[in-house]
Amino acid sequence: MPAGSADEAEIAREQQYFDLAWKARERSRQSLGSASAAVGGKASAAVERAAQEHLEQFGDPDEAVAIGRFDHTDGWTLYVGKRAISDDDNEKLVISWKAPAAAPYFEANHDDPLGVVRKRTFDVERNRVLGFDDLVFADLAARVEELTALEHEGIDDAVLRDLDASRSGEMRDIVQTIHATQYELIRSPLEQLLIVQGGPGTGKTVVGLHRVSWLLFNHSDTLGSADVLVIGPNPTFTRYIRQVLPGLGDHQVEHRDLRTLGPQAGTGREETPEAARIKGELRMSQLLTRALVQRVRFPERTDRLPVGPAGDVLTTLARPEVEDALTRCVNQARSYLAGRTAMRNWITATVTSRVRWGAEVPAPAVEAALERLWPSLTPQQFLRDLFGSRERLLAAAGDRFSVAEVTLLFRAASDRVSDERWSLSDVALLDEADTMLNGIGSQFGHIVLDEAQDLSPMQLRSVRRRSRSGSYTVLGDLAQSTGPWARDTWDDVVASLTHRYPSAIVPLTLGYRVPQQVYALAAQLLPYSAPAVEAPSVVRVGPADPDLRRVSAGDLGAETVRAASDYAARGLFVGIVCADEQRAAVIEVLNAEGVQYQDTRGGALGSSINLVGPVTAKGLEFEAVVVVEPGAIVAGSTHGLRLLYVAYTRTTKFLTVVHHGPVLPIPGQDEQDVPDPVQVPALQGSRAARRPTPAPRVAASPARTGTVAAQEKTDLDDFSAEFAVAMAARLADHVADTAQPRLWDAVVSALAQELRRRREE
Ligand SMILES: Nc1ncnc2c1ncn2[C@@H]1O[C@H](COP(=O)(O)OP(=O)(O)OP(=O)(O)O)[C@@H](O)[C@H]1O
Repeated sequence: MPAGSADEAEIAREQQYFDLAWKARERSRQSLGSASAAVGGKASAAVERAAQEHLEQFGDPDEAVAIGRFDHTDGWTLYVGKRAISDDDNEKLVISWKAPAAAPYFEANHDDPLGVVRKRTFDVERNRVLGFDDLVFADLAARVEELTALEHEGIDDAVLRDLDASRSGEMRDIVQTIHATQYELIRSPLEQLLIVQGGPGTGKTVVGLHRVSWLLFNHSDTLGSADVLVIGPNPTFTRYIRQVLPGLGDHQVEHRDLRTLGPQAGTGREETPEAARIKGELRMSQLLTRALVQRVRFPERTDRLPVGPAGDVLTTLARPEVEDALTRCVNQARSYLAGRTAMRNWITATVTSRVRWGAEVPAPAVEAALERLWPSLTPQQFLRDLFGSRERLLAAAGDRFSVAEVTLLFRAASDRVSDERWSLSDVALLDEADTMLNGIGSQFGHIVLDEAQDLSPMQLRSVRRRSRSGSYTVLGDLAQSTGPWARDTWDDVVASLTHRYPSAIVPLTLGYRVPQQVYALAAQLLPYSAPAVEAPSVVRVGPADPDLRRVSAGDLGAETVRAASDYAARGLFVGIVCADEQRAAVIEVLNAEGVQYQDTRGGALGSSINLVGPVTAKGLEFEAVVVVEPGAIVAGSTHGLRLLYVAYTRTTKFLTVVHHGPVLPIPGQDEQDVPDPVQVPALQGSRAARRPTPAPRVAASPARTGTVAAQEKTDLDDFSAEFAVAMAARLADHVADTAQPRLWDAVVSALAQELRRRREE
């Protein structure tokens, strides 16, 4: 029953229930508030925080108590809301959408109503019931042959109403209209690497966030909200999504973006795609390991290391005994820092045992000696020293990198470490270095990784080490995969992230965001940019066809600002998507005409007009989008057509393309500037060819077993092995310098014997 034409008496009855539940909720809120006030200053900070969190669970006092209800064949009815509400006798008036009992609300369909007679979705303003939409499953079953494709898919008016609602710079929850296929992903098991592959606007992000909330509710015994990490591509995206989980009652979940997935460092360094590509390769991990091992060494051109006053024989250490200790410390160390500590202890103990009984070995002297053997390093110092020295790079690269590759890695070091600027791909290397230096940091019970299609192996490794056991929700779209690590399959992501649990790749196939007319334009790129990817089926028709405005090259900026200002004047939330090449021209006109706008390079979205680059546009959405000169977007990247596909799919309503060159700059079709219409799968209005809801395809990949400990061990083994090779080279130099070749074999076997004896001791 469409909202508005619903029986007034029925609306009034529902309102009574809403009022009843609202009063119960507010009574609970008040009594909890007074209880914490009574404890007052006596409560510890932790108790107060817990009470505050509990209070926050009630949500906003204006929030509607329920999103919907369902009536069961057995005669009972359950109201479903964002949070549970009980009356004074502890009887549930509303159940949480996350409770298992709420599952039929989301899962019932005409094929399998699951005992549900009717599903009712409320149209509310605050806690006032304006109307409702009813799905009566017996009716649907009776006219199954006449159902529209939308009805078949379970897309009702409530969904369409929600999609038409205005947008802002913050993503909203979709609790009321979660689709059955989305719900299946939201509630699928915690213990897996779940990859959700879906076209633009199919709800990947929103599903990933609701899944976090659902998992926290249903696995509260093993998973706390501080135990979950959500990783997005950049700060603008993180700001866009960060209110969703608190709105669902989960306040402690950590949000990070790729720039902050490592030790704190000033980012913003630009680099070539070639350098970014090399820095993303896994062999960089070995290069860093070797480079770090090479920092641990006995000083050159001396065989004695003083640890006290110069000339004091008792406090001077000999090269062989020190190198022996270095080897031992490296072999046993879990990290560079731990090895350094062990070495410090050895120096102190060795010197103490030699000086007069009871004498103290001065700590500064030990520290100075240690620094010569095993320098203290921060990740930033280590990488700056490495990238700033061709010799260090070549020594660490060995024969695994060509000279040309090493040249790509080299850059002049800044005078001070704090002045060094880091690129996005450097962050993963800093993180790697941090782990080698200080050991593995915080780990999480569940990680959501969004826009995962672009990550390099080193970035994936950085994500993986934050996972305690291999429980992830990975979200992405191969058709939007761009940048130096653009990929066409999820295979390497599965291989990089899997540890304890199995993996599954599940598609989302309904496109919610992009209207049919706009998607018809964008979809023409797919056969050229990502032929293996299936286009989503769009769920609605938009208010207008794309507005294609051809102008002279000199007018691109002015026409863009005109189009954006017109949209903004209509109260729409606007995004201007343009390549760097056009940015200056657009900014010049925006400033000249005094148009207020937000440059998203600052890391946030404004409330009206936003200027955004095509890469940063990933994951974002606007009510109206102005795409500037498609050819420049395509030319600016090796996967430029995919980037243009991203740009064309950011709108929920209107799209204007301001262009001088072609609208679809497809190779071989340069002259075409006004594209022919294309058929895209659309559900709106089409009559039903009986089509069951597609069962998610689950591609199980072979589960790799292993534990975090096993992984750490591998890393440390690498470190130790590299150290052993370096130490052997040093010992060999020493032997070659001091013994005749005919004695070498004897020295080696004597050395092995000596080491065995010491180990037994
Ligand atoms: N079941 C639903 N009901 C209502 N709105 C929905 C539903 N699913 C998704 N949406 C809306 O569709 C839009 C796109 O969702 P989302 O950003 O999660 O898609 P995405 O697949 O991550 O897109 P992209 O590939 O561009 O990152 C959002 O406005 C979201 O609220």
